[in-house]
Order: sequence, then C-alpha cells, then structure tokens
Amino acid sequence: MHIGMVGLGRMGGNMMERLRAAGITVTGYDANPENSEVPTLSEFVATLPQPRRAIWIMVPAGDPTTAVLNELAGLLDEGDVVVEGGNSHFERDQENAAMLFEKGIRYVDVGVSGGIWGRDNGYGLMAGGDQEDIEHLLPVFDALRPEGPREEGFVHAGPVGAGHYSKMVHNGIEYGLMQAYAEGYQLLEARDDLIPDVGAVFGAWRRGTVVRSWLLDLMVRAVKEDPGLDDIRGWVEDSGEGRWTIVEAIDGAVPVPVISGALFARFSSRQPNSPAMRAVAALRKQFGGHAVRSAEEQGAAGTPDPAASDE
Ligand SMILES: O=C(CO)[C@H](O)[C@H](O)COP(=O)(O)O
Repeated sequence: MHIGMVGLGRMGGNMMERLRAAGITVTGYDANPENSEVPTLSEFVATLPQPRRAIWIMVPAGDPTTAVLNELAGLLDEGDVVVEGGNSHFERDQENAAMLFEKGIRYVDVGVSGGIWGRDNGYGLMAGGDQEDIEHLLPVFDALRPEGPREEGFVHAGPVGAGHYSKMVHNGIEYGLMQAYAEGYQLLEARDDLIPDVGAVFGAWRRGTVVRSWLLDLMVRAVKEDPGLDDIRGWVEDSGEGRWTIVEAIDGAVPVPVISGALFARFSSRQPNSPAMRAVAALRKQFGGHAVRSAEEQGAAGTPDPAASDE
C-alpha cells in the first residue's frame, strides 16, 4: 500500500514513521518546504499510485484542513479517498465529505488518539465512512493501531462524522479524567504533614487499583520530573473539543457535569484575579460588611480561618 500524508508536524510526522516501519510506502507533504518531501501539493498527488489514491490529512482542524481539502478537490479523481485524521468537528466532516462526494472523491474521518507516544505505542483510531473505503484502508489502520486485537485499538464507528464524534467524546472524557487526577493531586499535596511523597502515592496506584490508567502513569511521570510541578504555571489551554462536547450535550439535554466542570476549571485557570470572584467578594462586603482582600494581597491563597469569620 502507498499513501500520502499531508501535514508532517508532531502527529503526522510520527504517524508517517510508524507506517513506514510497518512496510507501508508513504509520501509526505507539508506546507513548510523545509519539512516537505515534495515541493507542491500537485506534485505530491502525482507521486501516488492510481486508481484509488489514498491521502491522509493531519493538519490543524478548521480552516487549515478545509483549505487543504479544497485544494485536493481540484487535484484528485473519482474513486480517490481522503482521510481526515485531525480533530475536525464531525459536522465539518459531513460538509467536507459532501463537497468531495460531488466529484466522486471518497471521505473517511478518523479520530486519532495517542499523542507523541503513538509512534512507538500505536494510535487508538475511530473511523467514520463507508464500509468499502474502510476496508480499502485497513492495512493503514492496522499499521497505525497498537498491536493486539483490532477491536481494542480501532473502530469503524459509523458513517462519515462518526469517527470524529467518537473522538470528541473521547476528549471530553479525557478532560474529566485529567481534572479528577489533578484535584486528587492538590488534595494530597495540601497535607504534606501526612503525605510527604505525593508521587509515591500516585505510583502505588498504578497496579491493582480501581483508578489505574495511562493518564495516571503520565501523572506519575510528571510528578517524578518536577515533584511540586513548580516549573509549570497553572494555566491550561483548550483546543475546542471539550467545548464541542458540551454544546452537543446541551443540544441533546445530556447532563455532563464532570466534563463541563473540567472545561470551566481550565477557564478559571486563566483568571488568577477573576472579575466574577471580585464581584462575589464585593457583594459579601456590601451585604454583610465582610472583609475583602486588597488588590495588593491578590494571589494570597489558602483556606480561610473559620475563627476569623464574622458570619
Ligand atoms: O486529541 C488530543 C488528545 O487526545 C489532543 O492532544 C488535543 O489537543 C487535546 O485537547 P485539548 O488541547 O483541548 O486539551
């Protein structure tokens, strides 16, 4: 099998290496000429064997992905298949697929999980598309997924959109799991009189416990590298999938308190001096004459002394 890979960043570049190690021929294209194996997208397409050329796209979700798809639409022929492996919104997939289907170009969306570890460990894959296209691409999926039973690292989840819908939910779960480990970390750390070695407690949870997981393994690794996580600021970005998960939940009236809380915790992380919390403090002062901290005291954290409360 010979496939083209568009986007040779952290994910695409590693995936290309894993495919090659498994015996799949890959031609790589990147918009950055320094990273690219072929100068232009049209020359890249020309290197791929016909019929049924296969191209895997691994560029940032949204407009960059759509721009590549629009360009490919003018270069590919009927029967060729495009695999969108980034973190596209599932409804964007359906729009993109409709645009390509008009020209007879096939479309498969694949949610890819595994991060920078996937090159060696394999990637968890969630695919959406027609059965015929999925079967055509099975050698590629088998090369990318972890060793072991196929159904434990790959799913044909449904029609176009199902792959990225599954990946969106996966990422929502990821938010909740990370937040739970993080809150546990803070609770352990808060009692250094009782728990002198937080990393040792996390480490002991890795086998046998109900909360063992790969994210826990990574937590142990992070705490080992920097026990107090002192080199990392408590500021967390998000790439959008958590938001999409919550929008979907609202549309379907599905209660997702954990995932919502985890997303909002990230927003809070970006507001060390929150306007909303200043308003709460101001209101307490207004109705009860309660003390507020001055702007100079901002940043002093901790549990209030109940004895100091006048409530
Ligand atoms: O898909 C992923 C992991 O499964 C990506 O790493 C994703 O970017 C993580 O999402 P966020 O940046 O919102 O935390």
